[in-house]
Amino acid sequence: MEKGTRGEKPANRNPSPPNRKEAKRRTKPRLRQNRRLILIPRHSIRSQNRGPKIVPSNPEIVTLCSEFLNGGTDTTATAVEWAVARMIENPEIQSRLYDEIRTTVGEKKSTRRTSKNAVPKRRRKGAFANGACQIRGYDIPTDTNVEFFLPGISEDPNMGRPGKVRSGSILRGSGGGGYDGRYRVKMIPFGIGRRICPGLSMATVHVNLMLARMVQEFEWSGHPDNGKVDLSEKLEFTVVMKNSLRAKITPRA
Ligand code: HEM
Repeated sequence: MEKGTRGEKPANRNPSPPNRKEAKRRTKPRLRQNRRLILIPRHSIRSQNRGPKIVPSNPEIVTLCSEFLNGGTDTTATAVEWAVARMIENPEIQSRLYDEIRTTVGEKKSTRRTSKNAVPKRRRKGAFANGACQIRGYDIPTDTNVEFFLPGISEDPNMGRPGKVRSGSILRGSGGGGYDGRYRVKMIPFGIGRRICPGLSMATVHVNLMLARMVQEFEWSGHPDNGKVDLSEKLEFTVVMKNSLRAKITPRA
């Protein structure tokens, strides 16, 4: 016992972590008097006294939910459509993918295996200038919304062979730069840095699984009416196919 503290309970500098039941109780959503829904994540239990907690208001939570729904649906659907179109255009990539699925998970079983051919497309990437600055000689005032035109990077002939689909070209290790800007900024469909798409992992899993299942069950080829795939583009929220994909789908024998 420390000098001068006789009889008093010493301050507990390192309290033992709360037991599981207590931790669960403390992470349950609580409706406080101001009717805001407070979610206290587990990791903040120990740091509860380290400064103010930022609690989103109900309208902010609604905005976040709608942003996730809007940001996650068209993008993923468009990526799958483009990927199938590119596979029809490049049957050897589809065959390679099917072989890979067959050798790893079999012909009809549901698959957790991912494919390498998903090339999500989104053309513009935004940033906010939180202080006046200059970019390549242009004055950017504070709070300006700056948009980068991504094809300037991804379709630059100096960066490789744009337009040519090579599944390895977006992966690290076969001369590619990855697609999250971690190794090289060559193609950044999910943006880069602090505002990178928070749905990246979910989107790649979804796109990969969808493509894998679609190719596992069916062979995809050009529609008999036009044979070839029309790769014309139209700029909407994402770059969509100008004429929706039409394909011939044959069940795998
Ligand atoms: C293939 C699918 C997807 C693509 C190509 C994509 C692409 C992008 C891009 C380029 C950005 C802008 C990043 C920046 O400004 O630097 C972004 C932002 C965002 N994405 Fe995605 N995304 C996809 C799927 C998803 C999914 C599945 C979700 C949610 C479940 C999602 C949620 C968001 C949100 C909330 C933002 C705004 C982030 C912020 O402003 O800080 N995205 N996405």
